[in-house]
Amino acid sequence: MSTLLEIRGIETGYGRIKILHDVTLDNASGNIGLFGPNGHGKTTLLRCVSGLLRAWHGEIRFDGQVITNLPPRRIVERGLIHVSQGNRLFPDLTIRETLRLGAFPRRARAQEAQNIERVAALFPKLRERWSQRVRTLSGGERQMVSIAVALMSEPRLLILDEPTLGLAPRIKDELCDAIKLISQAGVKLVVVEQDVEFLLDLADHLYLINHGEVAAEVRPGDSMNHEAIMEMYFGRQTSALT
Ligand SMILES: Nc1ncnc2c1ncn2[C@@H]1O[C@H](COP(=O)(O)OP(=O)(O)OP(=O)(O)O)[C@@H](O)[C@H]1O
Repeated sequence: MSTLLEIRGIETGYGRIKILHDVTLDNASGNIGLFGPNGHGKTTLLRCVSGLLRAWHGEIRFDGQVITNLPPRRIVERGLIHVSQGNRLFPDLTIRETLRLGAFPRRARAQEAQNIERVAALFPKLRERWSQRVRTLSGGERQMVSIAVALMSEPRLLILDEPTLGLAPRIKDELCDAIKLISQAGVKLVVVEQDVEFLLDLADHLYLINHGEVAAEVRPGDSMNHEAIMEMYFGRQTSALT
């Protein structure tokens, strides 16, 4: 598995408050899963990767090229797309209008019609509501639109920040299935998620972020199970390996 995203020695924060301390995701091949307690820096790391927050120190590479502190638009154009927590969408646009906004990178514009068909196949629920305004959608449907609009720009790497947060079990399962299909279609993923079962299913490389540091990691090939991950999470042991 190739390493699409490399993160080395990242330090950053807000104002004078340092949140991340020397975060390195070493040889993180395949899909990356991040988990850990609330408020310990997972979103901050994602924002730094996608250029929304300046790195104070360290280096981020995407497909071998340094992208540290590039403007977010330049990072998007390279194929790295960040779906933020809480699906920030324009409430008065319809689903179709929202999807068309996602096709703004030059390479995606020519493929707009095919990509609309592709996301419609992935999220049949959305196709039924093509002309419905975003503000009238359920939370789960909005999350689907958020991911669908990201797919319209043909990402090579998709960052998902707690995609299943607050969703009821049935719609959550639907969303998880769609995310797995996205991965099977060749899009690499970086996912922050509290549902460790889902992460174990999806991610090749898992990192526990605690107090702004990588507190533990699970590499591809390591044997791991839910119980061991939970112990790692709650501090009864430092390794998830069985
Ligand atoms: N814009 C901001 N300005 C100041 N402090 C911030 C800002 N955003 C986040 N923080 C602080 O940074 C710390 C890490 O927050 P972050 O959102 O990265 O954590 P997280 O691990 O993603 O948590 P959660 O799982 O709840 O999303 C928190 O103490 C938070 O209060």
